[in-house]
Amino acid sequence: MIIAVDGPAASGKGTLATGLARHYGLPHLDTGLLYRAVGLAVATYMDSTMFEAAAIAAARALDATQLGDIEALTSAETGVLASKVAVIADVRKALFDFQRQFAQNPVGAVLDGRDIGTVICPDADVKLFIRADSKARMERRARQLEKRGAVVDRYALYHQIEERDARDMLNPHGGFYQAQDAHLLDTTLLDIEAALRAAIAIVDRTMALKAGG
Ligand SMILES: Nc1ncnc2c1ncn2[C@@H]1O[C@H](COP(=O)(O)OP(=O)(O)O)[C@@H](O)[C@H]1O
Ligand SMILES: Nc1ccn([C@@H]2O[C@H](COP(=O)(O)OP(=O)(O)O)[C@@H](O)[C@H]2O)c(=O)n1
Repeated sequence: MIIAVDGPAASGKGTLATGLARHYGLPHLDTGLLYRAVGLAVATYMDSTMFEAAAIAAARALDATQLGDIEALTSAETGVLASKVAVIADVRKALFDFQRQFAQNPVGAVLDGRDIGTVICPDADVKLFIRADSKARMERRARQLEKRGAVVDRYALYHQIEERDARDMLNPHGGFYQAQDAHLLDTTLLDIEAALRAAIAIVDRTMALKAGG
């Protein structure tokens, strides 16, 4: 079974994908980490004319060992860099095979990101599109960063998330939209447990319908 989980920044898709993977005993790939690793690798080229070429080279050379430094990868600054490399078509192309290969695991997989249900796994068995109110998402991300000791300017974080969402939604190579057969799950008023219960109910119902049950 392949489960695709897409949604905007800090909507809770990673948390849900992790919970679904545990519940169904499936491997999980947070595809945002791939873009973040490429962004981090070219951070020093940020204002250079070589940014695009460096990002394409970094995406082509990416390997799993670069996905270990979770603290650096998941910082807000790396998120911005990730969304800047994510608009480069050849970066997306270079990361496509890694994600497809992961999805082809014989036991199935859970992948979360922006374009899983639309581009990476258009034939996924179950597609979830997660949404949550912008302020709720900002507050969740702020608390997540504060737990790690970061000092967070909520006003700046709110605008950074809005800007990143806009860049992702307008990305002509991005595929970031709700697939026609995706189930919308709004987690604004749900805590983590309730959101996971709702996601499991959607997966079970969809699989039962597919099996003719
Ligand atoms: N339904 C929820 N209610 C409250 N907090 C949540 C919920 N879902 C996720 N979180 C928290 O919000 C933060 C961002 O969640 P995460 O899964 O990393 O989002 P995403 O992968 O969409 O960026 C994490 O600290 C997570 O524990
Ligand atoms: N499948 C994906 C995953 C991430 N991305 C890009 O990578 C950035 C970081 O993704 P992420 O999922 O780690 O970000 P959060 O939603 O966790 O904040 C996004 O803002 C997108 O620009 C993408 O384009 N396609």
